[in-house]
Amino acid sequence: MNFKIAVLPGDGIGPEISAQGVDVMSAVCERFGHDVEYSYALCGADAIDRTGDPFPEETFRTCLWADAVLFSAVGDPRFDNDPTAKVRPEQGLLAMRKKLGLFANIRPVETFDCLIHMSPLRKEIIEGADFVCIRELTGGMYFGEKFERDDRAYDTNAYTRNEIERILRVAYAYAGRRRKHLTVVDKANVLASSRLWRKVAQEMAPQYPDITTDYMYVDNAAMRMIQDPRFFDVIVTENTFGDILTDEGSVISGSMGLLPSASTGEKTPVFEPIHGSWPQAKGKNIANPIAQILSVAMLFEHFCLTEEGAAIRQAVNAALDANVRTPEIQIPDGPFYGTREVGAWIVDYIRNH
Ligand SMILES: NC(=O)c1ccc[n+]([C@@H]2O[C@H](COP(=O)([O-])OP(=O)(O)OC[C@H]3O[C@@H](n4cnc5c(N)ncnc54)[C@H](O)[C@@H]3O)[C@@H](O)[C@H]2O)c1
Ligand SMILES: CC(C)[C@H](C(=O)O)[C@@H](O)C(=O)O
Ligand SMILES: [Mg+2]
Repeated sequence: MNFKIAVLPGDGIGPEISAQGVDVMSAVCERFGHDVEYSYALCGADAIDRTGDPFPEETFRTCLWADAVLFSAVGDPRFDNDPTAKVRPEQGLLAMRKKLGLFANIRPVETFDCLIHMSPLRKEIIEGADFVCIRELTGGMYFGEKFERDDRAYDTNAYTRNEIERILRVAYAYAGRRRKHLTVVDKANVLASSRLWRKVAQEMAPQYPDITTDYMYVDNAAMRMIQDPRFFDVIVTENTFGDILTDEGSVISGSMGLLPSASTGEKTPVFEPIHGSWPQAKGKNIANPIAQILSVAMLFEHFCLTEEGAAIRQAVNAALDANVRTPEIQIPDGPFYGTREVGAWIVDYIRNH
């Protein structure tokens, strides 16, 4: 294949992990005989500083030109600590998702055998946990009507039947390819929008007789996820709940720096870690690049290039097994491997296996 990739490094640790993702992409393309062309574009605080816009028109055009976007992270303490700021880096990420129609965010949560003992959760609870959260990404509170004035503010959690149906179809397709168990997570005991989710899901469930559909309130799901994560196969949920539950899910895997995602829908798909720009780690060469690197694996798999994806996954597993890990998952008194060293080791492995 001849890949055209838009690279959006963003802010904080973004550029450091982005570089590792690009190197892995190039190594896989070289090994499997694909051509790849990159075009870099601005997003987030970096884009605000240079253009005043967190998602400039030129960045949008670059995304449309590309077959896939490799996105890293946006966000900056200057804005985090200023609730009055009118333009914010995160608006760039949201504009990208909305303008590209990326309504389905696929967030797999898996364990790595060699990291199981490092989780604050007991081994017998998390061993074998393997689920995927299908997060609706272009609706709900993130995009509903907002109001902010003086001492009153609100966000509207609006969903339409169409928005719910299309994300449920994605979720059922995943459940069909996996262990055939779909959990619809909502707050239907309180929220009108959740009641629409549950109604639509109940209407659709009979169309998928081989799949078990169950319904769970989000508060219960938050508990169940760390009490009994193996219960879950596919979770489908609205934008806000999916955001929160997947950060929680990262504790099962062992680090925020391990969870990739794919955002898909109408236009160019985006492959992005679930974590943020971790500003405190910027420039320190300590951010784990694996979430970004596994996002590249998801990119190849999106194009049905499963061997390419598997080569990346094998290299990541080998690095973790060999203790080639960034500090947050390194064993006590283990060697130091930074963002660059972990990335380079994985690239070498891909080249030589
Ligand atoms: N997709 C995105 O671009 C995205 C996602 C979440 C947060 N943000 C933004 O990022 C900024 C910081 O937010 P935050 O501190 O709440 O979340 P964060 O995900 O940036 O960091 C939270 C914690 O997760 C861990 N972590 C994150 N990335 C890691 C990595 N690669 N390797 C190892 N550990 C890692 C660190 O312990 C860190 O303290 C904010 O501006 C926020 O808006 C952006
Ligand atoms: C930065 C923010 C807008 C974003 C979200 O909430 O979607 C992030 O937390 C994520 O999970 O990708
Ligand atoms: Mg998040």
